[in-house]
Order: sequence, then structure tokens, then C-alpha cells
Amino acid sequence: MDEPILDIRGLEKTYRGGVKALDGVDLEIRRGEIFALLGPNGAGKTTLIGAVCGMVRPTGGMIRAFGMDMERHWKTARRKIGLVPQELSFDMFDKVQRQVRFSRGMFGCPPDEARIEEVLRSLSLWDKRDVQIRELSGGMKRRVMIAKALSHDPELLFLDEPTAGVDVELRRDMWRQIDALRDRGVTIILTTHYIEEAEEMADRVGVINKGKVLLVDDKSAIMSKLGRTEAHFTLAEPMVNIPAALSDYPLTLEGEGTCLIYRGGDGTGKGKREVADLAQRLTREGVAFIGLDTRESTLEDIFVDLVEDKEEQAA
Ligand SMILES: Nc1ncnc2c1ncn2[C@@H]1O[C@H](COP(=O)(O)OP(=O)(O)OP(=O)(O)O)[C@@H](O)[C@H]1O
Repeated sequence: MDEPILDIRGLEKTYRGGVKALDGVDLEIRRGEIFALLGPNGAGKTTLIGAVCGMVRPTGGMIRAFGMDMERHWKTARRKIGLVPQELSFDMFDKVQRQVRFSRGMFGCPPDEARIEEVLRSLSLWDKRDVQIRELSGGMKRRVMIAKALSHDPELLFLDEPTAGVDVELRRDMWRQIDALRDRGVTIILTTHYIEEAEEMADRVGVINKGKVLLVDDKSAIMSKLGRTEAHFTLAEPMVNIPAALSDYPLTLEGEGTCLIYRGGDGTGKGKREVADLAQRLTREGVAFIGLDTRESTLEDIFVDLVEDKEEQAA
């Protein structure tokens, strides 16, 4: 397999006050992928990005980017990285094109007006090139942040909460932009609170909590390994005990015996098959039901279960 574009091993960061924000993080990012890093507030996502981008000094471990040790070849490696931080940061009185041009210069790249135009056009900012940034809408300002991060043609792009506070339409628009970047060969690591975003965009997903990476896998593999089916049978008559004949199924009784709940399956369709089977078995056992609600778990359910499970284990 190709060498990962980013290879993080045993990364640690303990802040001066004693907070351990990264606790032995191992992570490999493949060239050309979109990787979504999910985690609750304070999980360590921004610290991890900061460590790779040189804003946070790790207290342990190592980072290799593009096959280079980041500590030794920091300047060369950093030039190939783009960062769109969570917070909007620019001179609000500056004009769009000037600001993007300036960013390119900051990375020591020679001026290239054609490239700046291309970046602005790809983000639908060309018409706004002479507008002061303060006059733009929040979503447009965010686009300028992306344009700045792309101005020096990075191979690896970090997007820290790229669509926070952006309306649904603009969010979808951003997703299209991110997809287009991937098509151009840019590797993308995004952090997000919108699990839908990870579900929609990412090739692989990593879950981080309390400075530890809990899981990294292909999105589809996560869904099939950890996905669940939940079915609620509303019973015609309350049930006191689950009949022994149904003990093979993962069932619980709720609602004072009026709701029989199946929670099982593995995201591969097994759950749906078992629920269909169970419906027939109930009829055969003479258990009448007047309603059936079935739902498949989403990446969000999986994420919440995962973070809660680990918290319980740690308690
Ligand atoms: N400069 C700092 N000094 C001390 N502690 C910090 C500093 N920056 C972050 N922390 C702490 O480190 C932990 C991880 O924070 P981090 O910002 O990396 O999390 P996050 O996953 O990005 O959170 P969010 O989703 O809220 O942005 C938190 O407990 C945070 O309070």
C-alpha cells in the first residue's frame, strides 16, 4: 500500500494546566481520501489539527507528513498543508482577492494571478473579489477562509468544522466544493459535529474522545459492524413475560408490557430479516400486534453509543 500522506504515532499533548488533550493518538491518513474526525466537545480534535499544523507543540509521539518527519522538515511539510480553522480570521477591511493573494505569499509561493482567479472562481467568489470581507455574509466569509487555505495549492487540507453555523443549503454547496477538491487530488481531513456531514462526505471516519482515538474505519464498515435495527411491536394485549419460544431474539418489554422491542442486527440487513421472521413467529405464538415501527441506526446513533460505552467503561 502507498505510504500514508499523514502518519501520526503515539501523539500526546498535555497543556500547561495539566489537561491531557491527546493521549497516545495513532492515525494514518491515506492520500486522496476524505477523512472525518468525529468527537464531542473537548475531545482533542482542534489540538490534533494544531499539532499537525504547528500551532500546538506535542509533548510526545511523532508526526510524519508526506514521508517527512514534521519536526525536522517542518517548513517543507507545512507548505503542503492547508488549514481552514474554526474561527474566522482575517482583516475584515481587506478585499477578497488581496487577502487570498496575501495568504499565498505567506507560504513563500511566487505570485500566480491565474491560480488565485481559479481558486476564487471555484468557490464562486470571483464576482466578490473586490468586495471588503466585512461586507460578505457568514457563509461567504467561510468560503474566503477556504480560498485562503487553498491559495498555496496544499496537498492536504484540514477543515475544522467547515460548516458550523452555515445554513443547510450552503452546507450542501460546501460539500460539493469539498468533493470537487477531492476530485482534484486534495486529501481532506474534516472535523464536524454534523454527523450527517461525515455520513455524506467521508470515505473513512475516526472517532476521538478524551484524547484517544476510539475507532477508525471505512464508513460502510462502521455501519455494517456497528449498525443496528430497532423494531417496536405495539401489542394488542400487554405481555407479562417474553415467551420462551422467542428467547433467541434480542427482545425487551417496555411500556408496561405493551411494547415489545427488538434491538439487533448488524447493519447488513440481518436486523430487517430477523424482524420479518419475528413478526411471523409472534403470529404463530398467538401474540397479536397492532403496530410495527422499524428503524435502522444512523452513524449518529453509532457515534453516541460508542462515546457513551467508552465513558461507562472508564467510569
Ligand atoms: N490552549 C489550551 N490550554 C489549555 N487547555 C486547552 C487549550 N486548548 C484546548 N485545551 C483543552 O484541551 C482539551 C481538548 O480541546 P480541543 O479544543 O482540542 O477539543 P475539540 O475536540 O476540538 O473540541 P470542540 O469540538 O469543542 O472544538 C479540552 O479539555 C480543552 O479545554
